[in-house]
Amino acid sequence: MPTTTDGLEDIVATHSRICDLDGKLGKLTYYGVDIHDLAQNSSFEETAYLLWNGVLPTRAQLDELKLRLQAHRVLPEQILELMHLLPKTTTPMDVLRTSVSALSAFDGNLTDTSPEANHRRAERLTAVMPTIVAGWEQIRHGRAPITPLTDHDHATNFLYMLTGKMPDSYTAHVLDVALILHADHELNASTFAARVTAATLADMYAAIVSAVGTLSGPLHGGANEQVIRMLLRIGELDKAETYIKEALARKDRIMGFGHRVYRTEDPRANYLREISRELGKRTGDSTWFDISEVVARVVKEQKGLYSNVDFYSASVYYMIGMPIDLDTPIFACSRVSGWTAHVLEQYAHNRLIRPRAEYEGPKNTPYVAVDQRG
Ligand SMILES: CC(=O)SCCNC(=O)CCNC(=O)[C@H](O)C(C)(C)COP(=O)(O)OP(=O)(O)OC[C@H]1O[C@@H](n2cnc3c(N)ncnc32)[C@H](O)[C@@H]1OP(=O)(O)O
Ligand SMILES: O=C([O-])CC(=O)C(=O)O
Repeated sequence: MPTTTDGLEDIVATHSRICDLDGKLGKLTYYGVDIHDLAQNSSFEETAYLLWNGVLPTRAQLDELKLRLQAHRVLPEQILELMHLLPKTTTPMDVLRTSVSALSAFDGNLTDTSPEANHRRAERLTAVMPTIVAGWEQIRHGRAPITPLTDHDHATNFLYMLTGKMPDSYTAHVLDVALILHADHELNASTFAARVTAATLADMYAAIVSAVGTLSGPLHGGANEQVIRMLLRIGELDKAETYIKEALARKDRIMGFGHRVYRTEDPRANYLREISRELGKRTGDSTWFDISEVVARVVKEQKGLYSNVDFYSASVYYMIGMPIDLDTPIFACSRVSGWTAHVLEQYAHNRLIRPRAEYEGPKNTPYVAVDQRG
């Protein structure tokens, strides 16, 4: 039987200045700036600057960062060739993990482990990950990857590379806000994985490969894809209540609900719920929002659980036309800003992360020669 220690629940494993999370109050800040202020006023680029530098940028610093991110969107040709060699059925998260790993070969100078070089890597990885995700979307459908724009913001360019069309300003705003809301979340599993890898003084690519792999699981970032699959299975509003009650009676986990830290509503879910509601109105089809609302009510009534960031983001991404299996890669394209911020912090104050396990196995087991084993 797992115990709370198995999941390191409430164990303080490091010190960090980046993200403050109050699970009782449902309050989330990045370097003290409230997530609501960021969602309402900031951009993904500005939020990433905050995570990497600890302060909001001046106008000039923000403009310079945007130019650097735009310049680093292009993928090495060899990575695109590598992606062409993968079976078309490879999941986008596996393609992302593999491509990030391969990017280390094109770093130019991996021996430079200065803070400045790692800061540049953080920017480059954040700039290029959408190009990988969008490139795979084209390649797996037999189309040529779309060359990134060099003069638009991160969210607009991401949508353009995914669809080949310039998005309308509201859709670009929706993705931008979603990217802000997902950017960091203290010592979540993928960030912890990145920090454990970085703490061995492995390079930043290795740390981000660990993080992408960790995010992919359905108990973490992979839940958003499972949420929309569930909403589609439910299909009609009047089936939602029964579907959830039956699932709970079978002791199924309802994806997009529950959280290790929040004991109240996740402030990001609240924000995404309003975007989902608005998208329902704008598209003239509120089915996915309406079903989500019933699911949320029933899970709260039956289990006392609140929705997390993965719940309403699922219907939001669906309504802006995202292919379902890109939900978690989109999350990764945001969270890479937080992962890299934590890796920079880990390198700056490093100590190997190596906890202990309480041994529960047999003792004094005799070694029996192979031919004498029964
Ligand atoms: C970006 C993110 O990573 S946000 C989280 C995304 N993940 C999901 O949405 C997956 C669904 N949620 C879950 O599985 C969990 O709530 C987690 C993994 C997020 C957190 O779980 P933990 O803090 O480890 O709680 P734990 O797994 O111990 O569950 C405690 C109890 O609540 C129940 N529970 C927790 N979440 C759910 C859920 N979503 N649906 C149904 N029951 C749940 C468990 O079955 C367990 O019940 P029991 O005590 O009767 O066995
Ligand atoms: O913090 C966690 O455990 C999960 C996570 O990444 C998030 O909620 O954004």
